[in-house]
Amino acid sequence: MKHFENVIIGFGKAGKTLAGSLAKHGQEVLVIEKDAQMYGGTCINVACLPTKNMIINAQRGVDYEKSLAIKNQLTSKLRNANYHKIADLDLVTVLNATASFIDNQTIEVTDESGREKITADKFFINTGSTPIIPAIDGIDSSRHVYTSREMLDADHQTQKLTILGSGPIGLEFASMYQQFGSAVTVLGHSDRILKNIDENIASMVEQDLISDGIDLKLKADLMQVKDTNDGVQLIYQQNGEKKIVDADALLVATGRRSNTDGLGLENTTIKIGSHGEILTNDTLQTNVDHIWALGDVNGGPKFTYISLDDYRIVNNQLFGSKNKTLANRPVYSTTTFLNPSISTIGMTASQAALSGKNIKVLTLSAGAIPKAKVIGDDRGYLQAIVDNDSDEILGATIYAEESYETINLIALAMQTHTPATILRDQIYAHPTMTESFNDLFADL
Ligand SMILES: Cc1cc2nc3c(=O)[nH]c(=O)nc-3n(C[C@H](O)[C@H](O)[C@H](O)COP(=O)(O)OP(=O)(O)OC[C@H]3O[C@@H](n4cnc5c(N)ncnc54)[C@H](O)[C@@H]3O)c2cc1C
Ligand SMILES: NC(=O)c1ccc[n+]([C@@H]2O[C@H](COP(=O)([O-])OP(=O)(O)OC[C@H]3O[C@@H](n4cnc5c(N)ncnc54)[C@H](O)[C@@H]3O)[C@@H](O)[C@H]2O)c1
Repeated sequence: MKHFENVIIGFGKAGKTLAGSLAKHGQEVLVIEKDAQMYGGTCINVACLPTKNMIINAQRGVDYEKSLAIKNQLTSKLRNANYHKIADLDLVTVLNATASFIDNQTIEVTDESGREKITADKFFINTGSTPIIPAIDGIDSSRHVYTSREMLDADHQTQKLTILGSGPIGLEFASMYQQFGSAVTVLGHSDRILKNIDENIASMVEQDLISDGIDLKLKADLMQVKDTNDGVQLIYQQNGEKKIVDADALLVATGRRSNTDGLGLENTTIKIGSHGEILTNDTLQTNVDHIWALGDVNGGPKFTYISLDDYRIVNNQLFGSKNKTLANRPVYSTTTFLNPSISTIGMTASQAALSGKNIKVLTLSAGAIPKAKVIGDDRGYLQAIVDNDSDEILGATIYAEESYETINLIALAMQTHTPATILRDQIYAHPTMTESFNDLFADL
């Protein structure tokens, strides 16, 4: 039986970064990845980078087929570079096989050539997440139902697309397909989109999606999926009424769950939470001392930068000062890449109002920002919540062009307890979206 100092299961963001660090510290590592098309993980192959590349090309007016080719070229290059960055290290072995625990100390790896048992001093689980497919009549047997991964690989543009779910995946695909010129319907079962922002801003985004031509149907419950000769018929209920929408395809974007499928956790004593996530302590160690869980699989926020921060926590425990934990994770923002993008961090105005703090809510229309006019899209709204006693920023939502960049400056100010008055008085390059902070914070 082969033995390694370290085994990493899954070539995701946390896993690949940790593999590099372990090797740098003179330790041997086996990285096991079950899918050779996934070297480098979900983000670079089938999620963040390919979706944003397709979204940008759709916005630039590049047609679907050309955008698909550009995307495939990009992911192929990234996958190759990611593979070699790790596999070429002297102390690292990359194995293309599926790993499954047979007890707390041993895994079995399976590939076309057979099965092999492997033991290790330490195991790091980085197996990501997988789409949740709701139990809806006909959804499993339909030939026209897709997940985001399959949709991103579709050879031809779906002309009439219905999307189930109005979270980030659903809305980003809706915006992308609408810009490619498809007819897009979104069925969402809640009464509003984007629960992590204030209702007034969510409703502005809804209005903009609708005015772009997206048919946004909220409070809609999909009851049945029926294949037709050339597509799919979707029977749903809205306001107590039974309705039908026809489409060429249905994209299911109703959330993701920790991916522990086939991992053999039932053969171990590793504890699992109520949503199937691997439970860990504040330093991402499971209840089995020599096994850690990093990234989406541990049930934390499902973002690439959080997987990277999970790596930082484990790395700091292994080789650093041991003071980095989930409890002292820096504040972080989230962006949904719509047109314009919407980014948010910290408290919403309604959360701040309930916090008992002495707050001020500052707002600015994106139409007042010269750079928005230069870009040619001045839709949107900026809102910041500031603590009146300290002038510190408690939260912000930026619905405007380039918000995915400007929000990072707010994050830095929040993390370093920099008062908003500094952002108000800063001299910014012109014309930039960031200079809007001169005006947003002017009333302090
Ligand atoms: C469509 C989409 C768009 C997204 N956009 C963004 C975005 O813009 N920004 C952002 O920050 N986040 C985004 N995310 C979320 C982000 O992609 C994930 O949070 C992140 O990729 C998770 O990384 P990870 O390190 O947990 O593991 P992953 O990168 O998911 O890696 C897990 C790997 O483990 C492998 N594996 C699984 N089981 C086994 C096994 N038993 N044996 C061997 N290998 C195994 C898998 O094949 C996979 O390669 C998006 C997600 C999706 C689906
Ligand atoms: N830009 C980004 O950073 C980005 C982009 C895409 C995905 N992601 C990550 O991937 C995760 C998964 O994304 P997601 O959009 O699939 O999940 P999500 O959980 O964020 O949203 C799913 C949406 O589907 C709705 N829903 C659930 N069941 C439904 C049903 N039966 N019918 C209709 N609607 C239903 C939910 O109410 C929710 O609004 C995100 O939470 C995020 O962490 C990030």
